[in-house]
Amino acid sequence: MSVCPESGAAEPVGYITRVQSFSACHRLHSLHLSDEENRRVYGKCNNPNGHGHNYKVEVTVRGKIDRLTGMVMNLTDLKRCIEDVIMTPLDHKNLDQDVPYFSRVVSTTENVAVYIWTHMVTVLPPDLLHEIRIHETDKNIVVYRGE
Ligand SMILES: Nc1nc2c(c(=O)[nH]1)N=C([C@H](O)[C@H](O)COP(=O)(O)OP(=O)(O)OP(=O)(O)O)CN2
Ligand SMILES: [Zn+2]
Repeated sequence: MSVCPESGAAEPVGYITRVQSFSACHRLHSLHLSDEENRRVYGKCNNPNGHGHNYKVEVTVRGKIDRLTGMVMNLTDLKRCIEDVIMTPLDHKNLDQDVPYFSRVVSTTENVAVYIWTHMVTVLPPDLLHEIRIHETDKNIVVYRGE
């Protein structure tokens, strides 16, 4: 908990998370590797037919809990940001073909997390975004904190 330098009042810091699922297909294939290297590195995920995931994304923001509103930020506003940054561009899309960012960047879940972070910081208030956590499958989870 931090203290307001003017009033001396406690300013607790909170973390709030909204979860959003989206469905998309992709193929792991790097432009920087030969076809043979791509097959070796990515295995079945390099299959030209591609494959799909039901991704689950957790978007966490961190900030002071406003004394007047009792909120770090309004979750309804966070929901709108998620709609614009995740659902509109990514849901029911072929990541590699429909999202220009992934025409040259391999669509690993790490890079999907970087994509979401990079766009989310442009629509959120400054310094609020804390973490993007993506469940690619029940077993595979990626975390990105803008580092
Ligand atoms: N570092 C990364 N490694 C892999 C990624 C990734 O994004 N980052 N992605 C894949 C594939 O896209 C693939 O979809 C993984 O699926 P799969 O191996 O089928 O998933 P599970 O491990 O959960 O499945 P089980 O077979 O049930 O264990 C691969 N690597
Ligand atoms: Zn995959």
